[in-house]
Amino acid sequence: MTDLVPVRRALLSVSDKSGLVELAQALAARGVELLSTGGTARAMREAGLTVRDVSDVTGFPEMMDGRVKTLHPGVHGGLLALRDDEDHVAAMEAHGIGAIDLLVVNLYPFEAAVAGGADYDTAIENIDIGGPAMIRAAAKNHRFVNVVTDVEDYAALLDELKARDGQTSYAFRQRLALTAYARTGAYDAAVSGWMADALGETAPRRRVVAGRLKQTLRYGENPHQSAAFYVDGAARPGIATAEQLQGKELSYNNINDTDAAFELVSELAGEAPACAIIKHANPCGVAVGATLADAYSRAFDCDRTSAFGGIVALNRPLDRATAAAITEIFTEVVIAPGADEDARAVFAGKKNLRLLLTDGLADPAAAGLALRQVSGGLLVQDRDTGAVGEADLRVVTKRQPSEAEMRDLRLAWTVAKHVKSNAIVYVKDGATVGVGAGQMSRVDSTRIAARKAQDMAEALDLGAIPTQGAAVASDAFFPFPDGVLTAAEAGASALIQPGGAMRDEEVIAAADEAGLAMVFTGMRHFRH
Ligand SMILES: NC(=O)c1ncn([C@@H]2O[C@H](COP(=O)(O)O)[C@@H](O)[C@H]2O)c1NC=O
Repeated sequence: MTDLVPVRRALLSVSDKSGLVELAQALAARGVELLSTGGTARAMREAGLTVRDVSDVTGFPEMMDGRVKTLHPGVHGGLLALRDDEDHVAAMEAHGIGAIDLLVVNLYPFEAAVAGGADYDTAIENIDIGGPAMIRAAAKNHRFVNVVTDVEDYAALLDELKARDGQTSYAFRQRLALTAYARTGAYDAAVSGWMADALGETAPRRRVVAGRLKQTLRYGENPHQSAAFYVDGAARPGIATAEQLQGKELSYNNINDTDAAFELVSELAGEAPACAIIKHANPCGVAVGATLADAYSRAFDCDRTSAFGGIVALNRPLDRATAAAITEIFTEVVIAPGADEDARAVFAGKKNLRLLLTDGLADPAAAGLALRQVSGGLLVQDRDTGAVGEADLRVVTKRQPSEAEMRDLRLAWTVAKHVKSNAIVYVKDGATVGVGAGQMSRVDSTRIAARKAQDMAEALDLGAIPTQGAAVASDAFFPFPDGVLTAAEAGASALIQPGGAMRDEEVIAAADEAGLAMVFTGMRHFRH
């Protein structure tokens, strides 16, 4: 097995020119001959380096707006030839092909062009052809050839060359090849995903998804599972793009729960200051308030027991009063679109508390895909961007909800969208007072939510029953009147649900009988 291989000749062809000159200078200092394409060669020459043009090697000028530059046996032969195969060596000699030991390529910025709203033709011109062809050739021949596709690997390459006196090890080249194939794979995933969107194809024959490693994780959902976090490069504010200001490294469960918390609070962008507290991906308290601290305190009062060790998401920058209130109990993560100096100072005393800052809130209406793995497959659907407007709401009972009830119904509905099914949410005066999540029966969720509200009222010595006069949301229709009756027994005065059950008439009659106001949304929000 060929292990150490000297690097004598390199081909550099990069769109992202950061770090290029420093790399090329270091290679030149080692006596490596530099070959390059148009703009890359220009940048190196401007820095005083001696560079040979690829067109000199191919005998053809770069042509067709750069569509054809390196697609030539003079280049691909130099990348693909097996140096220990007599026939390959003879072919190189016969055709005057020089071996290329190092390929440094990064691709036309297709992903960035598309993210920036490029039109169809511009996107097409941003599809790199020669770059991926060379990357795949060099990666295939990693027994002899080094292929660098990320600027962040330049330093490791130079370290390797330094440590091995101008040579690289087989293991090193293997790792580079792995990265290279993942890069071309991700690139084509971006291109095919874009084409599927452009053609309105929701179910293309093959669906490719790609991600870039953001961090390795200590473990997965449980300590015996290994795990890592990959991001798709989208600019959406949230867990993938947030800046962690302080605190311990995020865990797998932190990432999952923080995502749920931030996506929920982002739905309350247009509201007063709002807070969502999440445990195990379900909200255990959501509230709006006069101030952020008020919102936090009212969310906390929904279920103080579950909020311990929870994730807190805010729809406004964290301020001192809210920071002080949060630090009174153990909290895993706080995520917010900013934090003022006073708040940062309060958190500085809690070294382990993770503080994540985002660039604004996420747009709940932004289209995208939601993926879920099942055994042997991938379920793909649109993100749940569904939202109901005034015109969609239909009061089906004799009694109309009051304005205050309608406000609470809308908040309860929004929260229910983010609760695992079967979801039942009681809201009173802009704060959840009971959440029933993840039950197999809807009536159980209704009972559990009311029971939890009752328990909290007793623990806090509130006197009044918090579900009295509450608005209740159900993520899907009540199939029977029992859920409605349970909510009515708990004192609820208004209900919101999709409607559409076979027994809607019975359910509406039960609501009328109990004097409830009930609104149908015509939209369901299952979440599993
Ligand atoms: N067509 C080709 O033969 C070709 N060969 C290399 N490229 C790309 O051209 C870019 C570098 O171009 P320049 O050196 O002119 O800035 C790199 O992103 C590289 O991947 C090509 N461009 C597109 O396919």
